[in-house]
Amino acid sequence: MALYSRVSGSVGMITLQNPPVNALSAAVRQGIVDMMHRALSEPEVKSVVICGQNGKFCGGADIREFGAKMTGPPLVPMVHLIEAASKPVVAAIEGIALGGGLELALSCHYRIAHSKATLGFPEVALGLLPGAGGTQRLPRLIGVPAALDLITTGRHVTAAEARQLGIVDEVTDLNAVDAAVKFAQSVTGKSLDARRISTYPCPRPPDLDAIFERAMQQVRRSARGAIAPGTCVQAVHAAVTLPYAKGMERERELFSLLFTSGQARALQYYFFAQRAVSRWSTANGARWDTSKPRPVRKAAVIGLGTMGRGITVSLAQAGFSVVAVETQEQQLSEAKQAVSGMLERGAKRRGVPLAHDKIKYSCSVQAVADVDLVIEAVFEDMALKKTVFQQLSAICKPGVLLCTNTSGLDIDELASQTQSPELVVGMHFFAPAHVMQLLEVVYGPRSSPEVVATAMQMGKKMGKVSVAVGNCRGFVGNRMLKPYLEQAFFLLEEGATPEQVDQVLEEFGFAMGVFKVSDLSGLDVGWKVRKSDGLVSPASTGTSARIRGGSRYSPLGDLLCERGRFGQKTGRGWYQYDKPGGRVAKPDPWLHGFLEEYRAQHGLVARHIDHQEVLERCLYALINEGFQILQDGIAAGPEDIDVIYVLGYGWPRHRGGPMFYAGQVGLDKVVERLEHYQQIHPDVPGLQPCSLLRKLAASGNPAIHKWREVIQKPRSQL
Ligand SMILES: CCCCCCCC(=O)CC(=O)SCCNC(=O)CCNC(=O)[C@H](O)C(C)(C)COP(=O)(O)OP(=O)(O)OC[C@H]1O[C@@H](n2cnc3c(N)ncnc32)[C@H](O)[C@@H]1OP(=O)(O)O
Ligand SMILES: NC(=O)C1=CN([C@@H]2O[C@H](COP(=O)(O)OP(=O)(O)OC[C@H]3O[C@@H](n4cnc5c(N)ncnc54)[C@H](O)[C@@H]3O)[C@@H](O)[C@H]2O)C=CC1
Repeated sequence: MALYSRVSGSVGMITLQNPPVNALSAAVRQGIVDMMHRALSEPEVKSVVICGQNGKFCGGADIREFGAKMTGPPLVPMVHLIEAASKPVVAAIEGIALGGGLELALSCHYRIAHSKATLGFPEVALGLLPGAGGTQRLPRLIGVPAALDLITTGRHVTAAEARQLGIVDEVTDLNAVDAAVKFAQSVTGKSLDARRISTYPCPRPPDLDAIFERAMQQVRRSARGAIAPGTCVQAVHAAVTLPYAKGMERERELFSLLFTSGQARALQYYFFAQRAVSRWSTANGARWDTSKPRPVRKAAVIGLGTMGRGITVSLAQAGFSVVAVETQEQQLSEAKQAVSGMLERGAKRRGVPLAHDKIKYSCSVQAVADVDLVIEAVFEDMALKKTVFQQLSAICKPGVLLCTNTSGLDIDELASQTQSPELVVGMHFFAPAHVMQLLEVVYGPRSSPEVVATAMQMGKKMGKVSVAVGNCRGFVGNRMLKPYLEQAFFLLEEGATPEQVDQVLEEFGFAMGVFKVSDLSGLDVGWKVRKSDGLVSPASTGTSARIRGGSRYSPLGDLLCERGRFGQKTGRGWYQYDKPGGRVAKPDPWLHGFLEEYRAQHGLVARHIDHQEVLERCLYALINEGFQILQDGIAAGPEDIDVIYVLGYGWPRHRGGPMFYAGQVGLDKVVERLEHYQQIHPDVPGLQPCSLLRKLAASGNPAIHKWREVIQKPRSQL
């Protein structure tokens, strides 16, 4: 709702009230309309201030209402009522003015912002455009290039930048509401003719066509199939080419197109999913709201290779004191140099405070004796990690959390090496650890609730989205990756090429197809894991070469590694590169010949594989594993899996995540297609739909937020 009060006798104050962000719910919109009429009808009131309760102006349309039937006054007539008012209306912007909140502010005649406020049009991230005149007013106010930048990227600007761009009239370090009241009094009685943005002509720079062409190219490059950014460009184009009223009509048309698209639904689901994962629960009943995190001031990182360096940077930037440990002087000095460079680049590019003084380097593990938490990031080798955990358990003070960055080893086995297994959890960061936003917090059967809570909170403080997951081989993300990769290999055996598979996945929206990603990460990484699992056989011919444990296996990746083709680092992998370390993947005729030879050797006849088969076999096998993970209780809900896949594995955000996507496709259809492929390729593992997927499909494809009701039934019933 909105409260009305009279300040200093002549200023009508309208205060938005809808915690937590004063979003424009039906009740708030109704309140604004009613209170505007009241302020305009009271003769003593000479001017109006609009502000938000609890230091937040407005977070925009109430996203919680998007799925429901629209009630209350629409936003567009509301902003027109404000702009057309005969008394000056001043927006007092504290905290945030986002989306519809900024549109509300732009309909006011003046805007006063607190210096700590942020403003922006984040609608594009929700698959929308600013649909209450934002695309028509902003270019009129700040010009086309700046408006295109803000609307197509959704980036938030500080009050200082907003002042520079001309979005706000004044910035204050003092109380913005008091400043707005004073301002409102000072403009009482002044003409408002020049203050109504909708009446401004839209600036037309001479190189207009080139500006729009560039903007379109830019969004095409970055959008990867998302339709909102390009539609935002079209809406701004309407502001330049049409009169205001016609531009508003066009904005409405384009908004409706986006609003009813599956992409907007997926992005809005994802918005709430990302917040839902912080309300974590574990399979043995620990929960976010009953588990208190422990204080952590000082942390240690053991092993300063690729991951340890990024983790050190991330910890220091978040304000933790860090003890960084390597075994040899030489490695330590290389790591020190690399970490310094990363900190400096962070400071230069993102304005993160330099944190060199937060880090102490050491070659001795004894240096961690007084820390509160340790993150181990040594080689992925169980024997080595066990030794390190035994050492840590002996050296660290009592009560210290011992965390491992392992990509998939058994947390419980590591915990059993220590005197306090309840203090052990996985903190699985993603490379590069100082950039990637995802953290899987892996709890073992013995991890204590407060230790899980501490790791979750540490992740948040480091700017990560932390997702709590159970302990199993590969946890959630890497476990689902296995069947996805396997299908891709099988498709090559059956006649596809890496280029064809990658193209299908990139058209779906992945930034890189599976083979390009493998080349980037290094094919030797998976090879080492397969070797230690006893999967890599010296016999590369005969039937046994393609069978492991009774199931079909593709040794293609192993064969490439045997030939020294490790991907980008060696200049050859699934693709060729101009030099070792090269980044531009080119199809490799050698690889095509090699595949032909391989098929001939194994009696495989290449067949035509279409787009649909590539997509369905790769994605549905991954999705099927996701359902198995839910069934096993490794992830608490589909949101956890979706957030992991979007933030850690490049799943296109506008498709919500693999579990949301499965729901959109229809779970019955996913089951039917998996069964279809299973029938045709009975030897291919990973295509048998799991019981939870079957059960959900049979119960009529329920909405994703209802899945938990089925999941929470005893597993024996699945
Ligand atoms: C047919 C209709 C025609 C309508 C035409 C209008 C077209 C439009 O112009 C449409 C819009 O306005 S779309 C909305 C634009 N606004 C946004 O995208 C802001 C989204 N929120 C944020 O960025 C951060 O929450 C924010 C920066 C605000 C705060 O971040 P924090 O990290 O401090 O906190 P969070 O954990 O993210 O959020 C706190 C709680 O607030 C909930 N929330 C945030 N924004 C909301 C919003 N706009 N509507 C409803 N709930 C919202 C958020 O879910 C979280 O809730 P809990 O998880 O329950 O605590
Ligand atoms: N590289 C990646 O993309 C990811 C790796 N991980 C996991 O992170 C861990 C580390 O991986 P990377 O950083 O890639 O390995 P890396 O090989 O780059 O670095 C490992 C570092 O540990 C050091 N080290 C070995 N034994 C040590 C000991 N006893 N004490 C102190 N330092 C020691 C080595 O000198 C080396 O610098 C592994 O468990 C890996 O599975 C997790 C996520 C992603």
